[in-house]
Amino acid sequence: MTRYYPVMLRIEGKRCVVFGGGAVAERKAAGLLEAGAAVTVVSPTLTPLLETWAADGKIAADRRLGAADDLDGAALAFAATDRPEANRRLAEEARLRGVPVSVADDGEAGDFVAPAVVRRGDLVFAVSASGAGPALAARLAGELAERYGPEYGPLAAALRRVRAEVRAAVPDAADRRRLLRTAVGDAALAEWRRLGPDAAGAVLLARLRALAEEEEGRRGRGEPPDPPGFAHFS
Ligand SMILES: C[C@@]1(CC(=O)O)C2=NC(=C\c3[nH]c(c(CCC(=O)O)c3CC(=O)O)Cc3[nH]c(c(CC(=O)O)c3CCC(=O)O)/C=C3\N/C(=C\2)[C@@H](CCC(=O)O)[C@]3(C)CC(=O)O)/[C@H]1CCC(=O)O
Ligand SMILES: NC(=O)c1ccc[n+]([C@@H]2O[C@H](COP(=O)([O-])OP(=O)(O)OC[C@H]3O[C@@H](n4cnc5c(N)ncnc54)[C@H](O)[C@@H]3O)[C@@H](O)[C@H]2O)c1
Repeated sequence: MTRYYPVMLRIEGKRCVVFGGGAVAERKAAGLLEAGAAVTVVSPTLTPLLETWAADGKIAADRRLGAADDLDGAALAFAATDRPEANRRLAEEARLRGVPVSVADDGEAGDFVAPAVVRRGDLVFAVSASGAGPALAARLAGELAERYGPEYGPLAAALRRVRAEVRAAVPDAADRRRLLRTAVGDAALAEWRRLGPDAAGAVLLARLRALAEEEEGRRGRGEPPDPPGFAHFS
C-alpha cells in the first residue's frame, strides 16, 4: 500500500501525454485541459469527444501506438491503454526519463494516481482513496459537489480580493490572522456573495472589520465563534 502525497500542480502550457484514446484517456485529458495543459493523446483510436477536441485544436492527437519518444519533454504521462503490457512498458520508459506517470489498470505501478475532482473556481476538491476504490472517491466528490454548489466559485474570487486587501492594509500579524479567519465564517461568506465580485476593496475591508467586531462581541458574551470549527484556534 502506498501513502500518497497530495499536491496542486501547475501544468499550464506543459506537455502532458495520454496513451490510449478510450473513456479513461478522455477523462484524464479533460482534467488536464481544465488546468490548461498542452495535451497530446497517442492512440490508434479516439473517442468521439477526443476526435472533436483534436479537430478543434484543443489537443494534439497522434493516431498510432504509443512509443518511448512520445515522452520527450513531457511533464506528466498517463498510461491509459487497454493493454496492460503496453501500459507497463510506457510507464517504465517514463520513469527512465524522470516523467511522473500514472497507470490506469494498475495504480501501484505508477508514480501518482488521479483523484476525483470538483472545481468551484479557485476552490478545488480532490478526493482520493489511494487506489482502494475509485468509485468511492467519485461518490464522495459527488457529495461535495452537492454540498458546495456553483456559488462557491465567485465566492472564492471575492475572498481572494478580500485577502489581498487585508494583507496590504493590516500590518499587525495577529490582527490580520483574526480578520482572515472571520473572512471565511458563514456571515462573511454570505456577505461576499451579496456584495458580488465588483465591490471596492475598501468596502470589503470595512465590512470585514465590522463582522470581526461583532464576533469579538459574541466571544465576550461566551457565544460560539463563526464558523464553529474555528473554536480551537482562539
Ligand atoms: C477517481 C478517478 C479519477 C480519474 O480517473 O480521473 C479514478 N478512477 C475513476 C473512476 C473509476 N475507475 C474505475 C471504476 C470502476 C469501479 C472500480 O473498479 O472500482 C471507476 C468508477 C466509475 O467509472 O464510475 C476502475 C479502475 N480504476 C483503476 C483501476 C485499476 C486499479 O485499481 O489499479 C480500475 C479497475 C480497472 C479494471 O478492472 O480493468 C485505477 C485508478 N483509478 C483512479 C482514479 C486512481 C485511483 C483513485 C482512487 O482510488 O481514489 C487509479 C489507481 C489510477 C488512475 O487512473 O489515476 C475516477 C472517478 C472520477 C469521477 O467520476 O469523479
Ligand atoms: N483508472 C481508471 O479510472 C480506470 C477506469 C476503468 C478502467 N480502467 C482500465 O483502463 C483501461 C482503459 O480503459 P478504457 O475504458 O479507456 O478502454 P478502451 O478500450 O475504451 O480504450 C483503450 C484505448 O487504448 C488504445 N490503445 C491500445 N493499445 C495502445 C497502445 N499501445 N498505445 C496507445 N494506445 C493504445 C486503443 O486504441 C483505445 O483507444 C482498461 O483496460 C482498464 O484496465 C481504468
